Amino acid sequence: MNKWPMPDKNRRRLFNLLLSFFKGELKEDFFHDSPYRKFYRKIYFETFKHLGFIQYILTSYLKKETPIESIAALTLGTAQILFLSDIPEYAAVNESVNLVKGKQKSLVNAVLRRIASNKEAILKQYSILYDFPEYFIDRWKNKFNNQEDFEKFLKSIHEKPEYYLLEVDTLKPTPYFEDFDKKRYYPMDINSQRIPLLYEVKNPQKILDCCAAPGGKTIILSKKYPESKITAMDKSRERLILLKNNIKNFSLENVTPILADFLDYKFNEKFDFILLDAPCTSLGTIRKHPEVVWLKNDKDINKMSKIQKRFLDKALSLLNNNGILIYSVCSLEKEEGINNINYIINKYKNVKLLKPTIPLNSEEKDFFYTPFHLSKGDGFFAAVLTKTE
Ligand SMILES: C[S@@+](CC[C@H](N)C(=O)[O-])C[C@H]1O[C@@H](n2cnc3c(N)ncnc32)[C@H](O)[C@@H]1O
Repeated sequence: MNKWPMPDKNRRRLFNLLLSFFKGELKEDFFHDSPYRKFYRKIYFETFKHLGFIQYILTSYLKKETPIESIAALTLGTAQILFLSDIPEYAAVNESVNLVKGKQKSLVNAVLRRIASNKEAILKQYSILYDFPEYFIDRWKNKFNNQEDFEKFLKSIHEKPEYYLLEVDTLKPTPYFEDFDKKRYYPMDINSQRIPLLYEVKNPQKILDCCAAPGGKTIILSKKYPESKITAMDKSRERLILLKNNIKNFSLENVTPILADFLDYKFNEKFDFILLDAPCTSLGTIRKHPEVVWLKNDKDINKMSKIQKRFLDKALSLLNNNGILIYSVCSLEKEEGINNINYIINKYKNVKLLKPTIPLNSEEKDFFYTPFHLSKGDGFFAAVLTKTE
């Protein structure tokens, strides 16, 4: 681990991240690229994991009109004092004070000193239930028979995420290691790797990967079905560049990338196998991206669910009879998963749910489902559909 104090640039970056979060402008975790990654990711993780509890504590120390810069600095400081015991308290206080200007310095200093001296009493109030937004607690609490199991589920979200690589030639998952050979391995979540392989498709001639970029699943489709012609579409220009890099890097000769909006694009062919790895809320990735749970809400889930239905309708219209459609989302919310499948099955009498052909280690028998307490990887839902005449 890098030594404290953290270089000023990175401390400021964390502060800016929190600031954009409180302003409602944060879009994604941009902490992948720093040489100080290990250290500041640790602070970033503890801050977002415990954001609910930290806000609850801070509310009792603050007046209503506290400037947003102070809230951001106090949030970072409190996370370090309460949850990162290897950072000296004086450093957590001083460095947080340095993040703000003028009168705000004395406010941040006073509040953090009080929090540091009350640390023990504060931590006695801690409960995992504070760490998640209300909408998330409401969605999940009734899925468990008792409070203990529910809390176990929440704690499993806070477990250290495990990172994996895909060994491209063998299609085997390998635990992540530093300085891996980029021509041989591709970083990819362990559950994500299983999705294109959920169903053994017999000699598909034409495959469509509707939302393909950056291309993890395209790599798997290409290696698993080398004789097939694969169309890999994505509407994001930046992400399609990443897909093209992967096509080149792993010599995926049977893949044609297309920059287009899947919902608008006029296809003049049908497909034997379609992978619809649909855009989603990404709420299944909160172990690796703890900010996501704070950036989404019920409205976003319902909005995504509606869009996903449109993707499913269109994908089915492009599927040959007896073709296979795999639908997947990195979300465990029922609106994005099973409800969408039920919608499709009720709407089309000629569409059937098929059991995945790979062994499932899931709670559900008919589809792929990887809730946090049962899996080390991301939370995915995936189902296999077929269409008859
Ligand atoms: C879950 S990600 C796909 C991940 C990818 N399958 C992989 O394994 O690397 C969803 C993708 O859908 C793309 N997308 C969103 N709306 C789209 C649309 N209307 N048409 C095509 N692609 C879209 C996004 O740009 C994003 O790359």
